[in-house]
Amino acid sequence: MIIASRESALALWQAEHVAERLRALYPAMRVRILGMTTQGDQILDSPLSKIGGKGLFVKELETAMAEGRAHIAVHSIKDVPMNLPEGFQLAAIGEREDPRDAFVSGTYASLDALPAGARVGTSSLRRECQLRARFPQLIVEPLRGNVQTRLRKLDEGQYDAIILAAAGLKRLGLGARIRNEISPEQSLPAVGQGALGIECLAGREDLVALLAPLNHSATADCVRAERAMSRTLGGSCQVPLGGYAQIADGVLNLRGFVAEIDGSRIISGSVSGPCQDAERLGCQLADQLLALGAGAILAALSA
Ligand SMILES: NCc1[nH]cc(CCC(=O)O)c1CC(=O)O
Repeated sequence: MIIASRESALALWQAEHVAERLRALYPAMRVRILGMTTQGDQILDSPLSKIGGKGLFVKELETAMAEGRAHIAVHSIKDVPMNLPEGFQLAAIGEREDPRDAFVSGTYASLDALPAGARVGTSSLRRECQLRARFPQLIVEPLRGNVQTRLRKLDEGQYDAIILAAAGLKRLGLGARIRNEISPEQSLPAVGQGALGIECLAGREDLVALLAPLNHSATADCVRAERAMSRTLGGSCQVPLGGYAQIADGVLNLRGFVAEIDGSRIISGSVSGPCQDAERLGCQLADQLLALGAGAILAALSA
């Protein structure tokens, strides 16, 4: 089994995690990781929202599968476009790590402790608009690169604080850098944040069966709902949008929002229903947000 992966420390951790699970499940299977650099890793001087977004992190991995150089690809599902290219499918969704955003700073204990004019690093439009809405006195500045690069830029003093996904830091053993996790009420996570996606060629039902033990059905239902919402809204990195589902007692609750980048307007809503209706719930919430005026925001962004 050859697993295609980006070469960032987090991507390799995630691929190795899947490799270890497969080795434990199938002792006779030889598993190896094929590390590759993607365009998303190379173009580091522009925000993702300007260079075409998520597809840039997965294309090379898909080419490796199409050419028979790898069987599966392990991704942060957050980085996987809502519509996979023809010929590919998601074979499994792994159990979600902490879905929250994390506040990281050497000097300050929390967002609330930041003085007016403090510089907060993030290149996520979703994080930016939620920050601007709550803390208009802060300065949001672009921050790109892999997790280690972002921490280094903070440590060098380019920012007073940065916001990162808690999941990435925890997986890399850097959880101690987190000053606090930001609640979903204050920063609704990105669609799929904290969950792994395993991709393979369409039609490889043999691989889907092999990977079935790695599929975490509650996470998969949540991620399906979140992605259906984003897909219906035409979601991409260009859109400040968040979506987060949770399941309690068999009932799936999905919250979502679309916003103006400056945080001046946030259109949010939620839906609940049975887990097996995950996709329908996602579409329903998207329709609800569109009815509240999300369409005008989305149209202005794509103009
Ligand atoms: N956009 C990059 C990216 N893709 C996945 C993660 C973190 C892990 C995850 O959300 O699963 C990150 C870093 C971040 O947002 O801080």
